Amino acid sequence: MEFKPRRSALYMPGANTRALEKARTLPADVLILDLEDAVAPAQKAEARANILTALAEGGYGHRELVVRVNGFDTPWGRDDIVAFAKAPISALCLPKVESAAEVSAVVQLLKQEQASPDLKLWTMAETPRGILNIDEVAGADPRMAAIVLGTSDLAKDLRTPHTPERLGLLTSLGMCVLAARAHGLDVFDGVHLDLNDQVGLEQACSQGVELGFDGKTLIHPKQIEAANKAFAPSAEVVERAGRIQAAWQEAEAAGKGVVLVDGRLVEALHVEEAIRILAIDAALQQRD
Ligand SMILES: CC(C)(COP(=O)(O)OP(=O)(O)OC[C@H]1O[C@@H](n2cnc3c(N)ncnc32)[C@H](O)[C@@H]1OP(=O)(O)O)[C@@H](O)C(=O)NCCC(=O)NCCSC(=O)C[C@H](O)C(=O)O
Ligand SMILES: [Mg+2]
Repeated sequence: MEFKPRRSALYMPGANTRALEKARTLPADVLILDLEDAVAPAQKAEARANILTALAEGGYGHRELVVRVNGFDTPWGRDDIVAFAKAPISALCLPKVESAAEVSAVVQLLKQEQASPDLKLWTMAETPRGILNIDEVAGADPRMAAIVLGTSDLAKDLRTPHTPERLGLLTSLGMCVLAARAHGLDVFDGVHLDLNDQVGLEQACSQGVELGFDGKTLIHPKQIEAANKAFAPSAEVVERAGRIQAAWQEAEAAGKGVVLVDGRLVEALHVEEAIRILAIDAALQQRD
């Protein structure tokens, strides 16, 4: 199994060519090239062309590229999917998904377009119905690779205010993490809207880590560092993971099924997590 660092996922409007250019130098793990809400209807076609040009020019290095298309039920959704079905990207991000049937319709279109099986789907969980159906959406198709929280749309629909504690969102956040883990997907927390609130951003990142998210979606380059720091395994965690793996190998060689590390019981499940942490750390070290 491949573990990719996905600490930070920066949205950038496809209509903003400066942002598409600047992204080549930014330390985000994922770039979400947006055709949906950040692009006005009159600019949709231009934004699509800008993104295709930027992808053809390349230069994004290790950054994972994802295109957020418009909803399938909008005038642009189908054409967006066709335009990017064979593009050099990791995934299409589908907004406001509420059912497995919506995922299947996109999968069918990708099949018609002979898209590579490596082109994955990320779905946005950002409506009450989408949250209630997140289990079926997450398990809809083998192309599914990640769930992305759309906390702006969701907060509006739930009529819950944006507060530091995010109490009104906690049930939805937890349900998405559960569904992601049940189906072996990654899961991204929503955006922090106040660009001048660095302390609040750091708190939201810590809360996201605690809730089990793999990374956070972002709207401005100045938010990347906080997410990269919070969602990376700390040096202490990596060091302990290394000791767990080594102790386990020794125990296995001696025919034992359990072992103690720092006086704490280690079983196969801890080793699994240690291997994931070491793989993420190795990928980050290689990048640096
Ligand atoms: C919010 C912004 C409009 C601010 O843009 P700007 O005024 O240009 O900011 P700065 O002058 O501070 O920018 C400094 C430099 O950084 C570049 N920049 C800014 N933002 C980005 C970006 N997102 N990606 C790449 N580069 C960026 C500027 O070009 C400046 O560069 P330089 O020329 O070298 O000085 C803007 O940040 C923005 O548009 N952000 C993205 C907004 C967006 O995508 N929103 C939609 C996604 S959020 C969402 O919908 C989530 C979900 O659906 C939900 O419901 O929750
Ligand atoms: Mg949204």
